Amino acid sequence: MRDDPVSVPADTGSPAPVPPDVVIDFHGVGVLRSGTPLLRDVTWRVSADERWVVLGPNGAGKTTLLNLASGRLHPTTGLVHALGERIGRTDLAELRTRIGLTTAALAERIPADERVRDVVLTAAWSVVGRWREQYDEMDEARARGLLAQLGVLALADRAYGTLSEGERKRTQIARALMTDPELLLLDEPAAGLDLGGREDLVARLAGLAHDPDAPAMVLVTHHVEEIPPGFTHALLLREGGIVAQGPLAETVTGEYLSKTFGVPLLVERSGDRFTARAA
Ligand SMILES: Nc1ncnc2c1ncn2[C@@H]1O[C@H](COP(=O)(O)OP(=O)(O)OP(=O)(O)O)[C@@H](O)[C@H]1O
Repeated sequence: MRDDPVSVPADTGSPAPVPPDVVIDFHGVGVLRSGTPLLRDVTWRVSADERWVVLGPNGAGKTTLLNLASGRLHPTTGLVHALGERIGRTDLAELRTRIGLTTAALAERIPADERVRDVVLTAAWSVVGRWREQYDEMDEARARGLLAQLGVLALADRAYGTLSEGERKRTQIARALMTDPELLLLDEPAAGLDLGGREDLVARLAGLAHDPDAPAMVLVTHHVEEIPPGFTHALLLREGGIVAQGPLAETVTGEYLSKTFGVPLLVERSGDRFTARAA
């Protein structure tokens, strides 16, 4: 089963020149649905060596942002480029193999009886649910390597539906990495995990973030505690607009987080981890 893009006319303005090391480029991007702006005037750039966290309350537009960056949604206004391709003007099937994505919506489409190794392997064909596709030994070896990297190789022959939430999340990330993407987009990867599961996942994402061969990454979350060490930048969204963006140390602050979440918050940094609580 392939994903179908939500088709909305894109802006017809001429494309802005995007430097070659930029993997995501949003210029004045807006998304309008039923007269409501889901995103407003978002201008944002991600370079290949950066790891971004996108923070914001429920409904801020974070998933909409990832859907644009992955080509699953077209902007109502403005320009979106991903990996140098203009969204709305490019072959999405080709682009999708270059972008790894995990979202709750994609995860729901994984059949419960699918073997864990096949959940990862089938990403090579951008499908969920193994049927008659042929995979070579290199694909099999890559899938095993990724399952090992995410700590779930021992579960390779289990049915996906029998995994714990944490094991599923790690399997989904292994699947997103299967095509050796140039960009990895993770929508709330730690949602629903217990403390141990969250810390395990944060440590694995920190490992990826520190790996110079790993793709550029954008991770969406509600919680500063889930920012993995090695992440470099943050984008803070509220009601579809940008509150702040830039290097982590300058953006993940009490002042900006309070504006973003609409409550007074104290943010503390301990080493390379953050915590937040009501002020
Ligand atoms: N097709 C649509 N039509 C109308 N409104 C929509 C549509 N899709 C999303 N929305 C609304 O747009 C807003 C932004 O949604 P989005 O999923 O991007 O937010 P989010 O920041 O990811 O939220 P959450 O943290 O709850 O997942 C929400 O208020 C949502 O209800």
